[in-house]
Amino acid sequence: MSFGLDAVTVSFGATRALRDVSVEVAAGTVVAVVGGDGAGKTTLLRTLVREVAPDSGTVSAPPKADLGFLPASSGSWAALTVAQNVDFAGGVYGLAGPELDARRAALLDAAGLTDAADRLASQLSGGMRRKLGFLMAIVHTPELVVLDEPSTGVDPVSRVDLWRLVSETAAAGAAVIMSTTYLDEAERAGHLVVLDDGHVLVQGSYDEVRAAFAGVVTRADAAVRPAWSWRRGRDRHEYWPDGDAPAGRDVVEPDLEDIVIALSLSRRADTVVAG
Ligand SMILES: Nc1ncnc2c1ncn2[C@@H]1O[C@H](COP(=O)(O)OP(=O)(O)OP(=O)(O)O)[C@@H](O)[C@H]1O
Repeated sequence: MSFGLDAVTVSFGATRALRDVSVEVAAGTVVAVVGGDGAGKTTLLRTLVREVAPDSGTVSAPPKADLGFLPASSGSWAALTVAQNVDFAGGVYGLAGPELDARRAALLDAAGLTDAADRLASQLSGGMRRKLGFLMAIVHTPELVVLDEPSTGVDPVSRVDLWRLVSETAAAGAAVIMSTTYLDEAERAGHLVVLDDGHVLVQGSYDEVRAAFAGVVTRADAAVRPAWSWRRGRDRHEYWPDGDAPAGRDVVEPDLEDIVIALSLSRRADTVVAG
């Protein structure tokens, strides 16, 4: 079973948020959507869960009962306890009695939230709250799980927990798509979608994305062409789309962060040239 978008374009007034975007989310896999602010990540996910209607193109998603969505906002109710939040979400999907008890216990255990079951959601750390929101999105074992930045603002230890929960959900058979601003996290997904200004710049496995990357990235204290450079730690990295870096420059093996920035710079330069 697979879900996704085919040639989808979405506009908000004069703003084109998605342009001819096609993405497939297969059962048992995790698709990571990455891109800068305003790239269209949230719009892609909201279109998939049918909160946003496309101008054109086709959306393929299961009915609501088989869909789990964690929105960018918290996804839980501050005035309810952890257990009450899970029960409320389960109740919406018709879970009750011993079935709900067993599901709640298993989910809280997997997320390390058993000891926090009776705490109000308002008293949880940001990371715990995102984990709770995630549990509420998957309580009914949906076929398609859609997560909008599940780990943003979450500390590194909780991020590892969240990533494990996401992987386990896919391993159990769900099709999972998530947006993230953490590129090290995205590198681990089976399939990556890199968005910029509503366009898919590149997609595929991390190996495929690396193999498709043309040009050279160099490292130095200062850039030759500042508009084609970005800071990485103490260095500046610089992109040479045609591979014509000056002799003697230190060439680096680009990681996903380098690739995303380089492709975005390249697309913007093309847009300027094309007027
Ligand atoms: N409801 C809306 N009304 C008007 N414009 C919108 C709406 N939602 C998104 N946009 C615009 O569409 C574009 C894509 O936004 P979107 O939120 O999908 O990007 P994003 O990649 O999720 O960014 P961020 O990480 O900053 O949330 C932006 O230009 C944004 O301003």
